[in-house]
Amino acid sequence: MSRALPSRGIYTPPNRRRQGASTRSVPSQRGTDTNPPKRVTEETIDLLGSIRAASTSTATVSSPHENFVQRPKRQPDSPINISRPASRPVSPTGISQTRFMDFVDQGKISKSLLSKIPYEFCTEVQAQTIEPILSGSDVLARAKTGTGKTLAFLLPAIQRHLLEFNPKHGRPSILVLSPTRELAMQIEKEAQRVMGDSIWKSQVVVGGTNVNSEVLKLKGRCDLLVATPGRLLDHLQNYGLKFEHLRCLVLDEADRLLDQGFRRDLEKISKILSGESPATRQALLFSATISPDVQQIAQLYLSPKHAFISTVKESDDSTHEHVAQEFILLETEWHLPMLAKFMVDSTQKNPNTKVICFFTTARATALAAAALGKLKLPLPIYEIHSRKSQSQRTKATQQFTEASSGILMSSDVTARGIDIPGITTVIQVGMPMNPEQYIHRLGRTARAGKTGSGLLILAPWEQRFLAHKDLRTVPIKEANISGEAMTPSLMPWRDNLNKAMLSLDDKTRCTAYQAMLGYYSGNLKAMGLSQSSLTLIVNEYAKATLRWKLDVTGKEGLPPILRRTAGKMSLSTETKAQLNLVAQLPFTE
Ligand SMILES: Nc1ncnc2c1ncn2[C@@H]1O[C@H](COP(=O)(O)OP(=O)(O)OP(=O)(O)O)[C@@H](O)[C@H]1O
Repeated sequence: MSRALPSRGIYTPPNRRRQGASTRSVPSQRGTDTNPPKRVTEETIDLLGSIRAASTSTATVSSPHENFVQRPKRQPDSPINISRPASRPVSPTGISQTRFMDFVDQGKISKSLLSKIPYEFCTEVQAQTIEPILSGSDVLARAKTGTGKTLAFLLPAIQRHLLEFNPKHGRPSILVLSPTRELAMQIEKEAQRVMGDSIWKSQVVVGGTNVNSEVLKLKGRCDLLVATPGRLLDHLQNYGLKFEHLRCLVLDEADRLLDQGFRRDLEKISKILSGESPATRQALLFSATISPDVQQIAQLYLSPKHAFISTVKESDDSTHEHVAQEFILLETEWHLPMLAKFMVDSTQKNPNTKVICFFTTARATALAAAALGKLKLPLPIYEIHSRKSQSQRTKATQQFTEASSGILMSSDVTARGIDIPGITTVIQVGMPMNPEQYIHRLGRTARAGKTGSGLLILAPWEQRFLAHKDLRTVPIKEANISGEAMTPSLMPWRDNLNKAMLSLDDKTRCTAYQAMLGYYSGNLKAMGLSQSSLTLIVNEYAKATLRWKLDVTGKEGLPPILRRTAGKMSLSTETKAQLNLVAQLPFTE
């Protein structure tokens, strides 16, 4: 705990704080059992209290907007840019003055569809996108998280391509792509609700489920299909799915779908679709974050005359003003103890505490759920990540959605689009992959005008993330309590967690260690770390957090890593020498 951490209690403008935060840090000496942190203060007792206090005080400090950096202006040849109409003021919750009924009165939306909408007023993004979509324009839309983008594309697409065009064939007229299975299922559920008991039918195809039963279902009526890219490609290439009648393609979370992870699948899908469906197909791309790079790639999917609709002002950031966002710098070994304490303290204050806690990897999520699950904590723990079967994932989502309180330990599978009611806080443990991911994860709270808070827990060696240029406009401020001041109150929790760690199986701890090395070695530049300093950090994590064979010293005391796995991480020979490389693991992965 030797690092000097920024001072508490004094408000520092975000830009200055971040300059401080950007200072490259050297991994500090971890506190050990024999070397506990020295100071105990009263403030250590209650982090959530400090978060709340900070959230109320935000209104009294100078506007964070004064630190906003101007975004580049639109290029003269870019598409039609629809800005917020000055005559229609918008409430701070993002609800516009446009009524859904206004569209019915103008004969643009049918009464039968209106009866399925449980709201009187459109959100801002709905007010601005419904009309261009109804008129057939391609649309690229950016609006903050939780502002009703799903209905903004579903409602006009269903009106135009199903109710008005009235196709008789029963094959997909609308295709919606989503980057995650959970989001795909959620969108399809919403589509089903909007279509009600009409003749129009929706279906969903996602990975991790039985493909043959999907094939069978697709033989029935399907006017609107929601899919994840990999499974859709499987249906197109191997199971004869055809899109001869496709009239509308929607990319939800478009920037994620167009980034490296999905780009190849998307290109293949697009190639197959362009050979099959009419050239006049409408394209709708929606997301809360659309960087200039993505906007560039998006042109491939959009007509040159598409409408670019952004309800986020150029000087604004992509998060909500009413979400208090804080970060705390805390050595890794204290992260889980802090979560345990957080769960106890916050439940005492609010029995309906409902938290999503994001981790860097699926293995880190599994480890946290297993270790915290060993403690007697007042909040039920749910767990979701890619190492769970799809039926376990669906069950966890459903149970957490229905629960009035609880904590969902999650990897990024629920980072985007997932709409779970009543989330009071989003906690992010460890550096998110990029600022966009931070924004989308945070967006799981404070949806549809509700309030919420966000807490980012970083190790000191991850603090460079806070200096990322794309976070410049995001008003995340340091928690009122420093990590150093907090650690004494976490000691009892760490003792309990140490015991819990020792009772976990080798596989859970070992794979968390491997995953940590894999995740951070792919992000060295972002942290300003060398491979060998990262290896020291990860090895320290094995000892201080995972309690890996503490009685054994040296290389043999480290969790084993498959030589093959280390090979994929492009580690130097020097780095590999710091690891315990093996040809075979003592358990099956
Ligand atoms: N007009 C409206 N008035 C009030 N609430 C609405 C309205 N339209 C949608 N909602 C509700 O707002 C919540 C968020 O909607 P939705 O999931 O579509 O947001 P989103 O913008 O797609 O979020 P994300 O960026 O996280 O994907 C949902 O619970 C939805 O039912």
